[in-house]
Amino acid sequence: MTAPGLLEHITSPGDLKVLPDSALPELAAQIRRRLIDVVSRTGGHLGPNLGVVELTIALHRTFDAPHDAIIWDTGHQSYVHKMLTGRDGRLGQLRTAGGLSGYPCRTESDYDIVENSHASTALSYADGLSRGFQLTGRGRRVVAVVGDGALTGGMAWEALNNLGASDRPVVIVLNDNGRSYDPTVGALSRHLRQLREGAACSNVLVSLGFGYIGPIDGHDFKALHRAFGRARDQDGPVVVHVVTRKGKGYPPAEQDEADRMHSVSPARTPTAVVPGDRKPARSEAWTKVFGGELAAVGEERSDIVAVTAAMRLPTGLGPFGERFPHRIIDVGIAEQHAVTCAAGLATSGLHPVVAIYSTFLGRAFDQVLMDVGLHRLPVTFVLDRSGVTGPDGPSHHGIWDVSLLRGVPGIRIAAPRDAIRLRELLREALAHEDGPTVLRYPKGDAPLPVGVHTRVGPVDLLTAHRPDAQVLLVSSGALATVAVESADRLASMGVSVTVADPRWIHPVAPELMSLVADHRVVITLEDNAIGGGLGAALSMAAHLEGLSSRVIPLGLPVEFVPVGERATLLSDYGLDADHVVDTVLAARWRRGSKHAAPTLVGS
Ligand SMILES: Cc1ncc(C[n+]2csc(CCOP(=O)(O)OP(=O)(O)O)c2C)c(N)n1
Ligand SMILES: CC(=O)[C@@H](O)[C@H](O)COP(=O)(O)O
Ligand SMILES: [Mg+2]
Repeated sequence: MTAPGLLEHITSPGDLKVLPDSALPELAAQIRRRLIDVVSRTGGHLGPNLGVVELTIALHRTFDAPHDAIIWDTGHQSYVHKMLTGRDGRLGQLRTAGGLSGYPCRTESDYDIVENSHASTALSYADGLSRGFQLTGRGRRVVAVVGDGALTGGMAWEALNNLGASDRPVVIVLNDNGRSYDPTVGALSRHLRQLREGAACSNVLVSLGFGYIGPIDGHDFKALHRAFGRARDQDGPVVVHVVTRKGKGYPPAEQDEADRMHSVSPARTPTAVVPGDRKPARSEAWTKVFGGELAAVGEERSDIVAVTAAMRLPTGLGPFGERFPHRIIDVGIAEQHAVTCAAGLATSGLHPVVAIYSTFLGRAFDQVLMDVGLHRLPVTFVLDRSGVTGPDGPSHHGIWDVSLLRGVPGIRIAAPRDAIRLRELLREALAHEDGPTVLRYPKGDAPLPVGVHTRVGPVDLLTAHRPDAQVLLVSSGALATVAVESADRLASMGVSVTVADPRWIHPVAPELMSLVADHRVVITLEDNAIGGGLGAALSMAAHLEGLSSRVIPLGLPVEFVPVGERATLLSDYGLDADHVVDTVLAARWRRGSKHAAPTLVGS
């Protein structure tokens, strides 16, 4: 008999603390049912959250949040924490604009501290917070929940080095489910397995100065309460090694060989069908196109090796890895190491491909600059999730890569506009041996192919370059579809526009500058922060060349872009045909223009 809804009566950890132990298994069952029901609709991190139901309940019954600071490393496993801190009613709006963030969010709740969804930061926060509480005399405890995957990140060990030498009462809950997406790699994973199995071995955490409690069954409330109670009462830093199952309680997740349903998407829309086509014109996922082409190149060239930071499948390296198991390297969630390891691979005469989400490469900028760029090494970075991604919110949009990477001497950056160009540009990048190359493309499906009118050097003209055209649209990557649509609309108004896709957006090609010089108004479209992207580059080049062309950069502002759907956010920030057309008309008919404004067709 199912007890009346326990979950709906929990509005804070206080309500949780008064429940009898006997009610906890039913509460856990209700939380699991709700997670499966909601997340299968909204999309999100189902597997990780199913794995921390008992852990989260026991944490909030043992510690006194928000007075005690509970930090969730990466934060993707914080849905249960949100359900138990008064936000269960909003779970249906998970990962939607204006809804509930898929990560901790300070504006949502005082119980949330770290919003950044980049892994391996929690222990550094714990070190800083605990030092601050000690210095300011506030007797607040710090609890950091860190996954075994996040513990493969270098920052975690920088923090452990500091925490282990301290006497501060920091509780580290090591949530060990043996996986990131894939099974967690490396010596640490082997060591944790030894600890889980009670092997006779020294404990590296104890050697670093931590108390160690474990291994604990992370789904056994009695064991959890006993362990967390002991940790709470310890003086110095302590690690509670909790062993959990990712996807626990939902067999399709528990048995999911790929990644235990680490991140599930809401139902996908059917493939796009172009009117009049006999067969549906298939749009292809960018990731899949890349993965297939890399495997094909791998057949042709034995010097190609792939490097991933614990995201083999999400970055599309599955096919390459299956075909060439000895030429794929998973370094764990360790992007800095991934890049400099790739520098080593390149120095050995290979051509490494580092496949990584745009937002995560930011963490390894120094390694790109100094370990790859300074040595002009042939490393190709393939940045998936570049530009606005969507439901993962501010710390996942890949909108800084162009601005950061343009500062690396000798680097070349390409932005394919569709699957055909991705295949083409990947091969061009892999053929470039005199320094680093970058390909960047967004999350989701590549647009239907956008054909070439004329190739001018490396630049594709997507429309004719008519002598009377006063306006040049320069689009980066997938925004070519917006540029072409805008040009079509303007043509129907009698405004002729030239559309160019540079393909290689950095450095700026001389042929592109010639096109700029031929047009009075140049509008750039980029899915990147305009502070340092294509628009900024063209503006500066035009100025330095003394051109009279007026460059108007359209792109993302230097802001943290919120949670939302990619198409909606792009439109919100003016990266759609409506705004481009308005911008052209406004710029073209600016004071001093020798042309009368056109009659708007069909207005
Ligand atoms: C710097 C960084 N790299 C990659 C990711 C992508 N990512 C999100 S969760 C995850 C796996 C985390 O594994 P673990 O810490 O063990 O947590 P679990 O999902 O197993 O609970 C990865 C690689 C990230 N968020 N941050
Ligand atoms: C938490 C994290 O960083 C990843 O799991 C991320 O959410 C995956 O993003 P995609 O869903 O776009 O692959
Ligand atoms: Mg894990």
